[in-house]
Amino acid sequence: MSQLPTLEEIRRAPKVLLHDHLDGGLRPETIVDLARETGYDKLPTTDPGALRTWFQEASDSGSLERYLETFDHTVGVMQTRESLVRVAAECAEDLAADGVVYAEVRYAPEQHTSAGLSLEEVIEAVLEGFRIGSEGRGIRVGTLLTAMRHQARSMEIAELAVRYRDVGVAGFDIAGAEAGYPPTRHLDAFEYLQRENAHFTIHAGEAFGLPSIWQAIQWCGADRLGHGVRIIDDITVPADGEAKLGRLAAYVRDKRIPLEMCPTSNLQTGAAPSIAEHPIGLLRRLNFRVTVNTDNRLMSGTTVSEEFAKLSEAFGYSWDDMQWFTINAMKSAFLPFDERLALINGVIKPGFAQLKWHG
Ligand SMILES: O=c1[nH]cnc2c1ncn2[C@@H]1O[C@H](CO)[C@@H](O)[C@H]1O
Ligand SMILES: [Zn+2]
Repeated sequence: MSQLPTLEEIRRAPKVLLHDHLDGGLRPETIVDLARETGYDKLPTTDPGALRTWFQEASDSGSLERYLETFDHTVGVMQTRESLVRVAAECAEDLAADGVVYAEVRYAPEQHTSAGLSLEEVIEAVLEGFRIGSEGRGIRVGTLLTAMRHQARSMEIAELAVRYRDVGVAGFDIAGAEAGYPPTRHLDAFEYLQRENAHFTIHAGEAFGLPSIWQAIQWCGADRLGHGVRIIDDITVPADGEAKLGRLAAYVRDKRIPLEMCPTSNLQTGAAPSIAEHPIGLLRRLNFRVTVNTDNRLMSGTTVSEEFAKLSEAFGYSWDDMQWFTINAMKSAFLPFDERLALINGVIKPGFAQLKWHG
């Protein structure tokens, strides 16, 4: 098939999503409902269509800090057990409808306790929502517990990630403003997770450069990098010659460290100038372990399928490229090896073969 896959076709392909925030993917209608039910009165508008536009425009500031301010409203309506169950169930439904077969969805439990829920109650509500929303939809959803990097609760959250690891929590993450909050601030939590043989990813190399990536990998021992786009600062491409990798970039590629790339989100926070100039093009050519993700579907007005469609348009990606990204993601999941293999051979490869040969 020489033609590029269309958005409709991409929707039917089996996809894997490793970087998606629960509080960045709510349906605008649900935000309005939950605000009414829980008495949250700070929404900029209660018209769902206008609210959808507001989130996208407010997130388009070119600054991560400003981008993160929009989460006040989603987190604001996610403070009760019922709202967390509903948001998680709808998240699973929406991802399944987009053709996602395996997802790891993250959120910060510490941000959902202001109406009195305990951290455990938050975690259990989200797990229940994912169980309800996934049932019978051909999708499997694990959660990642995030600690906020400007706060000081990472050890507590890491302990919960270990405690709930056999019942749906796949790993741990840190997120929030990057500049001024290096990953080593949370070194005790990462060392604890390593001693417990637990998995974690770190948002690094998005709003801050190589030192953040270096710390995440060499001090903290991250299994994966959230974004990691700034790794291109350690690669030089002469006009006529071969790309040259610095030591850190070479390490990331040699060790097959997965990069959870989120192209549209990077445009909004200023981490990349355009899709066509996004580092994903070069990193894919150089065979880094690149994966394609949404970050925040509401703020970016996107889906995994739409991210792939934009990349296909900008870089001419074919079904083979898409399958490569998808298998990269499945290989990088925080799921036991045999289960990853079963999904690759039993679901992903047959799904792409069907689309490639029969459309
Ligand atoms: O791209 C990002 N970079 C850093 N932090 C983020 C990003 N997207 C969302 N969050 C932060 O993660 C929290 C838990 O889900 C969100 O509330 C938001 O503050
Ligand atoms: Zn993120």
